[in-house]
Amino acid sequence: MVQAPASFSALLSAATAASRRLEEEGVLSLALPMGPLDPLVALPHLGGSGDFRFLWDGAPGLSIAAAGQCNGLELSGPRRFELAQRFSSLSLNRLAREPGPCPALARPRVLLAFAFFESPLHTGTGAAGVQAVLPSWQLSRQGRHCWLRLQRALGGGVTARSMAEELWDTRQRLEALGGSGHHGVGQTPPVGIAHGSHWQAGYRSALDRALELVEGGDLQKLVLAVRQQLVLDGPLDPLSLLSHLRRSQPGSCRFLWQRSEREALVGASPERLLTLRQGQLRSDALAGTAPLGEPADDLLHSRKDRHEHELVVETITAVLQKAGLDPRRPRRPRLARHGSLVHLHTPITAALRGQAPLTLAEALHPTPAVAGLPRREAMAWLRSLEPFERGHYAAPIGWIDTEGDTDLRVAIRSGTLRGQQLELTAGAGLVRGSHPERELQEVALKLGVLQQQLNLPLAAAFS
Ligand SMILES: C=C(O[C@@H]1C=C(C(=O)O)C=C[C@H]1O)C(=O)O
Repeated sequence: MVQAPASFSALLSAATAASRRLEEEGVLSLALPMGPLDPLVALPHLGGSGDFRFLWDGAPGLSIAAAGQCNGLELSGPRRFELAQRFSSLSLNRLAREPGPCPALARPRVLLAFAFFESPLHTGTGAAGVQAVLPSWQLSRQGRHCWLRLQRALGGGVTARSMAEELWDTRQRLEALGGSGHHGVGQTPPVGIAHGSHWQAGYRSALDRALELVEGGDLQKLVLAVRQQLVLDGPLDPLSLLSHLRRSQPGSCRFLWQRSEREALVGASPERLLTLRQGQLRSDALAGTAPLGEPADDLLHSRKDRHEHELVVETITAVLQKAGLDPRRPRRPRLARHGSLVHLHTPITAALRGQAPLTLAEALHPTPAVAGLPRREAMAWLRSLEPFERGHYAAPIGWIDTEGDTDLRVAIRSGTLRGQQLELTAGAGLVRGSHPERELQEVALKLGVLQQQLNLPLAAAFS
């Protein structure tokens, strides 16, 4: 049982003791347990408006709300994984924390959002190669357990006492919220689509070229994506989108990454790039798609889908072996349902041998489920055939904690909201034998599912 400060004076003496160990410019990190509160409900009450906001909603598993930036890193280039690892390790190791053990749930975390490519095509546009944030506030919950954590650099009026007071008062305010039955994330009236871009013609010509490449043997696989721009007829609150996603995508991990009020990345990822927990790694091979309702056996027995899937399993396995691990996998894929789509799924597991989390993430990203094979050639073709920046689409998003436990999901089934503009991206894997009509249908289906899961009316002309 973890001993948590039961009174304000106990919290204050723990804070003062921890702050004495700090060198100049050090960050103090204080945590308190609290009554169970849904992080989605707590999020708007954690930071000031315009602040960084993050939500990780794996409920009924772990969920996290975070707000404010205590420390951050944003950069592009070939060393992004290595530098993000260094930033995470330094930020987390240097924290002065309350004495005593800390349950895994309450550990401080660095939050991470990568872009698909290491750098945007044109400097100054698009998402940076990586954004990493040590948040000021972190509320984490699993089942009935819930912890609130505050992190600030001491100095300039911030003292151990002021932080202890801020944490104590905020916990009280949040607990009152939980007990009031007022849940803040309202059921806002659904908005409509005022205008949607037509992506079909552009996709068709890129698709024909991509099929030539896989048929001609230049590539084994290419995951070509399309982007649809929607203009909505009213404002859309990312938090109400998230509460809808929780109901429509229960088996996924819902996420929000919001650097400013102007832009929010929202989605529900069905795919783990890498989860590290207590020395065990898990990665998901997820490829091969059918709409819910088709006979399940069709997908399991489709040679094209099984081949497409096996390429992903083999690549992930080979990457992990090269990293010195001994990966295990079930012999056959199973079916995984995500909303109204069904995928072939193979979980791959391994015991860790001291590898740094982001070194493994770098080796795995992007898998052939979202890029292609061979990787380098496929990435170059994506740059030339897709007429848009992928940004965060299909890139790793998640967190790393003080013990190296890590969860990174692949940011597919996602959209970027800028005011009343919503940008949706979806892709489908092409291999030898793929039919253009079927692939067109598959991306249309995925875009339609995205609209549906975001609670937008399905407009036939746009889907
Ligand atoms: C690329 C996407 O999904 C990926 C591609 C799949 C496929 O080609 O069958 C299935 C699941 C995902 O790994 C997407 O949803 O945009």
